[in-house]
Amino acid sequence: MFKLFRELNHYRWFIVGVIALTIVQTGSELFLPTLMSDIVDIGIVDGDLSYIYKVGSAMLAIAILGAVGSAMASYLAASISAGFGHSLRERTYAKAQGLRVSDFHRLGASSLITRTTNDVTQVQNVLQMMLRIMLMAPIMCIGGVVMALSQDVKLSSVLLVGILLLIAGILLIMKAAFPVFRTIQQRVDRMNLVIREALTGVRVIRAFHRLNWERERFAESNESLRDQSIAANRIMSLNMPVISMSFNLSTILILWFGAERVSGGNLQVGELMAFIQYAGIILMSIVMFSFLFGSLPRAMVSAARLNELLDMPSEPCGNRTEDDRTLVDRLSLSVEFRNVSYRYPGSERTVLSGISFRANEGEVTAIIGGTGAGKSTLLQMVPRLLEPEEGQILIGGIDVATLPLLGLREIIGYVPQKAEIFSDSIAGNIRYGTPDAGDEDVRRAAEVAQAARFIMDKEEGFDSLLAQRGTNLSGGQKQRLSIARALARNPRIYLFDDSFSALDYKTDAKLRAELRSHLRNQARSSILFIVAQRIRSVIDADQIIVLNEGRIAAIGTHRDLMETSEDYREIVKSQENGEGEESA
Ligand SMILES: Nc1ncnc2c1ncn2[C@@H]1O[C@H](COP(=O)(O)OP(=O)(O)OP(=O)(O)O)[C@@H](O)[C@H]1O
Repeated sequence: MFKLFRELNHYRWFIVGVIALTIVQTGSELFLPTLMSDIVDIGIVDGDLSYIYKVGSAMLAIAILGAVGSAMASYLAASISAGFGHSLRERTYAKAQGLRVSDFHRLGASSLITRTTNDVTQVQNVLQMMLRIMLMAPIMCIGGVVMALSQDVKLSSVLLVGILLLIAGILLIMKAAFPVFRTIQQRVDRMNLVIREALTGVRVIRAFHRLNWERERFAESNESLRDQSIAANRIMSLNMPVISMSFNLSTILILWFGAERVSGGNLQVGELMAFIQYAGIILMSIVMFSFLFGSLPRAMVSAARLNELLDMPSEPCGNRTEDDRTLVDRLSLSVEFRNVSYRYPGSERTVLSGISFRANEGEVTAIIGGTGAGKSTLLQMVPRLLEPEEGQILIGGIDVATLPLLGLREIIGYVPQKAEIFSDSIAGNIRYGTPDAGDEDVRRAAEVAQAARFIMDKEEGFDSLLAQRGTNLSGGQKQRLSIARALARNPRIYLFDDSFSALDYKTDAKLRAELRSHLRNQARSSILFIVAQRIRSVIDADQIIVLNEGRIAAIGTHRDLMETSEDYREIVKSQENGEGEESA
């Protein structure tokens, strides 16, 4: 957690302010019992009323000063921790966004949300507590001990018993609570996951009558969170008994031995009263520590989770420089896979093995194969969304791992299998990868993607606002916008991951024809990768890669493959029989 607190350097002057105000507050609290002792032993015993008024007024002034110091210190501590929470959330969010795609999948979106929100709040709250207690409690404790010693050294030794008892109890409680708090954070992750799935999949859940099942799933995760919270509270509930036992034991011991010292003439009554107050201050400071320690285990678990995330490697996410783009842009255009293998982190199975092929400028490379054959995985390796475990991917003969990442992505137009739509206007969505694209570029991209018609049918055309995740669009419309987004970039490498699957046959054919003529008219030629299920979508490709369980089963043109590849012929046959084509 202290690693996270390095950020506090920015707030050093505020922290100095909290320290100064806390000293004022605790100083006043430590001074008051001595003044009270003087009122009893001098003012009351001697019947000196003017002394009582004088010291009483001083006590009132000091108490007001302490109260003002306390309020201002609390305000400053709250401001520091809010500012710290704000910048920690910003760092966590930026890291979550910049994670390598494989790490993103491994941690999961739900856990990343919990870390960015709940975990940051835990650390922020404990910081606020620490700023107040970490300083106030030791000053009160040490000041209390010094003042108690100044009243009566011998009597002070009896206090030690209570203090040791309290410290031992708190340490034992912390040790037991730590693993339970770790489990609580995991349960919060799980509950976020369940809620997320239940809310985003609402249509399927209702259509399949799974509402009750989802409710049960939520109830289960909610109950398990409740059970862990109860377990944690059970442990933490020992805190107060340990504190009050130590407090009461100390008071009894002080009165027991103090009474003897008063009757022996070694201590005055006022001094004994002040001593009891100092004992209260010392134990109170330890109570404050225990509150802090009560919150520490959970915050430490959160801090560990945040550090785990913040220490992960991230992709560069700043602005790409002109040099990056020029460097990659200048490369001669070819994409080559050399003996590439890949396995998802944490998975036993190799998804791609020994993939080697070359795609040249102006060519269309189609990838076809059964579900789970590794087509999407292969495609995601070109923009380095996934990095090969073995082998190399070369663009213009240069290993992509050595190219500037942002420059590399700048020349790629990637259309993922599942179209991503952002809550923005239609034009905003098409311009997403090219913010400076002009209206004409946006319109042209929409036309080639066969999206212009449905866009113009909308009342506000390109300015129509789209709902979150594009829920007010059909699957095919989302795909077409996603294709238009890639086209608007005028990239040199197109990656279409099953991007025509939701289009009817006529639109699919028209889109591919428009795409071909658009690419022919471009100033510079490009390379196209098309992952598809339909033979018709790939039939005129320059080379078709048939992928079977992560390996290349065959490679060639449609005509070659019809002669040489049994796997390919089988796919063609299944679609001729209507299995693939009709369902598509
Ligand atoms: N994030 C992931 N973690 C672990 N395994 C994964 C992950 N994503 C995909 N896989 C596995 O990798 C294999 C290849 O998946 P991929 O998505 O590349 O297949 P595909 O050929 O594109 O399939 P489809 O045609 O159904 O989209 C599958 O067995 C899949 O279960």
